[in-house]
Amino acid sequence: TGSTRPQRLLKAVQKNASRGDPQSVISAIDRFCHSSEWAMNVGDEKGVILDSVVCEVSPGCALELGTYCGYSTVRIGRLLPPGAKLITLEFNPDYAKVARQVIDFAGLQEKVLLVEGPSGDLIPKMKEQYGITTFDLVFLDHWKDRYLPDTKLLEECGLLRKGSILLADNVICPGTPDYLAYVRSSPRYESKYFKSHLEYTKVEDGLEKSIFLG
Ligand SMILES: O=C(NC/C=C/[C@H]1O[C@@H](n2cnc3c(NCCO)ncnc32)[C@H](O)[C@@H]1O)c1cc(-c2ccc(F)cc2)cc(O)c1O
Ligand SMILES: [Mg+2]
Repeated sequence: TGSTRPQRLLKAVQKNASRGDPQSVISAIDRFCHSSEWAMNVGDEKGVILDSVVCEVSPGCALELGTYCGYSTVRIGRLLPPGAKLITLEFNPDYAKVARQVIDFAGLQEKVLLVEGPSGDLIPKMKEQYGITTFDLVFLDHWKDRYLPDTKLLEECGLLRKGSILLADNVICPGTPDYLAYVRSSPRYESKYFKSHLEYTKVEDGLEKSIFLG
């Protein structure tokens, strides 16, 4: 049986990146996606916007919904302040297996906790099982029709505080219309669109940054 794209992406990291060097892992994945096979990583162009938000927020505690191969996990993890933690949720065991190896190769295993399972089940357990009070930053990049329900779940579970930042990928392509309408119309959010392009293409896409007002 042949290899999967995530497995081929991991091979490219192991071949072209340097162990313990997150930037080299990011570059190896971007090179793989530009020259060999497109993959649904946030990518280098939107990645720079993600980096700037992570640096601005400097989160003590961050959450990522949808790890996939761990590309954005490494982008976020490499910029966390000392002692800060990133929890990333992934329900596909094959993707989780690849992502763990990518995160470990980057040397970020102390800063990143990958939890396997569906976000709908795991979010309600964050306080009790993972000792979380609130998240300073949430990066949404999982199934697009789950952005809104999971945002409401985060609110209901008291996992957002005044000033918590939600950063959502793909609000144009593939698009997250219900989520976008919600954060842009709700008085509880201050929302801003960062225009960019779909990873590794010239197609328009962008990130929506929304501040929870409490
Ligand atoms: O579909 C896209 N992303 C989905 C990511 C899914 C990952 O997240 C995991 N996941 C999903 N739901 C949950 C969940 N909870 C919800 C279910 O219980 N809990 C935990 N993990 C979850 C999956 O297992 C995957 O690892 C996308 C598409 C394009 C695209 C654009 C243009 C094209 F032409 C083609 C594709 C571009 C992008 O940047 C994209 O992010
Ligand atoms: Mg995405």
